[in-house]
Amino acid sequence: MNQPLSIPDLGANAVDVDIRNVDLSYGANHVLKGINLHIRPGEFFAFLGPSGCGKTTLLRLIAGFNQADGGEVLVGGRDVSQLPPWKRDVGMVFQSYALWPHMTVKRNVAFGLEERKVPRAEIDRRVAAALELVGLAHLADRRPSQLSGGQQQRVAVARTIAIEPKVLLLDEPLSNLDAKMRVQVRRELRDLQQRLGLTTIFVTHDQEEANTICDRIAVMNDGIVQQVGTPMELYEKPANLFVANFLGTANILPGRVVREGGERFFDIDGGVRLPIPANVVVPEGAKLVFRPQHASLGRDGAGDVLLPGTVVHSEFLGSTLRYGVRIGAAEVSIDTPFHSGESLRQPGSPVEIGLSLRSALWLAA
Ligand SMILES: Nc1ncnc2c1ncn2[C@@H]1O[C@H](COP(=O)(O)OP(=O)(O)OP(=O)(O)O)[C@@H](O)[C@H]1O
Repeated sequence: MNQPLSIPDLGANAVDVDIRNVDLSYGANHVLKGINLHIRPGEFFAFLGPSGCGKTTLLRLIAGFNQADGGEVLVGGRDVSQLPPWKRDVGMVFQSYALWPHMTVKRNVAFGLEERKVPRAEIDRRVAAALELVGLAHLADRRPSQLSGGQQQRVAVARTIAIEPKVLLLDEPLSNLDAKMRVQVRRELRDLQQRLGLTTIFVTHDQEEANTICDRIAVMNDGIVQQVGTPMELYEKPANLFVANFLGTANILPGRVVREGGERFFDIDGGVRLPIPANVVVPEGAKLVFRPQHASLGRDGAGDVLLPGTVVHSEFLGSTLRYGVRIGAAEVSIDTPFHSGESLRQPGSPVEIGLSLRSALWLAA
């Protein structure tokens, strides 16, 4: 009776997940196109991308609910590609939570263990430990309908943890919660994952969710991994226009490189010319990309080139002023700090944009 309430060794024996050349089609729909990913032991990893890009399909494939047409999935170095879900050492929390409405919280958490014919005393110990971990021990005798959405989500997590998986898979676990709960529950999930040290894969289409709780993110689009990195790496060094656009606000100036008198210029569509510094490499077909904070209005900022533009709209956001400015044929967003007494520049006003070319990126599709 006096055993400590803990799930033993989940993090101590954390394993990696290796996805090798995974391909999957539904009929003519090529959903996963040669996915290669390595998720490190104990990592909180996100699959992030727009609706329909294949994230859930990939997660279900790791869980064993989908079969790949080609490639392998290794969990802790063991090829599990041909194994059924219950032999893979992974646990999945479904978007819908899939709780049994007629069972108490305790019985919901115990259910998977009973199915696995775990001895009664061991079930009791693990259920108590899992509920303790998610902070629901005091609600063990309630039914799901008597819980808030966030509490139901925690029951779903407890039920999965109780089976002591080596990898935890979370399919959009916050999508059924309102905005305020989402922020609270995502912190709880991060905290729980840190305490357990359990390798965790999280599917989301919400960049803020991925950025705030995950160690690394694979950005996916159209069945292809576009880039893998920490949230900051992806924001600061996006590999292409898709990643730049998907993570944070990106200003994109289309144009073309021209050479004159031994110098290179970038002619922004709409007739604005910009010198390209000698040491800057501009890939074929690239566009000039910069974040709102990497440009300033007027000559005072850190910009090393000045571009002529026209204010299209302006907003007071408290600590910052946000301007929409037309440059050539493109419209960009510029944030400047608000100084007391300053007034907003009105639409139609001509402005000069100081752009830091050192912080700007040249990105192709
Ligand atoms: N069982 C299925 N049978 C046929 N097509 C499917 C099936 N499951 C998914 N698809 C298709 O595969 C593609 C990828 O779906 P998937 O659910 O993996 O996307 P997702 O990135 O998780 O999107 P969402 O965020 O909307 O869930 C979509 O075109 C979808 O219509």
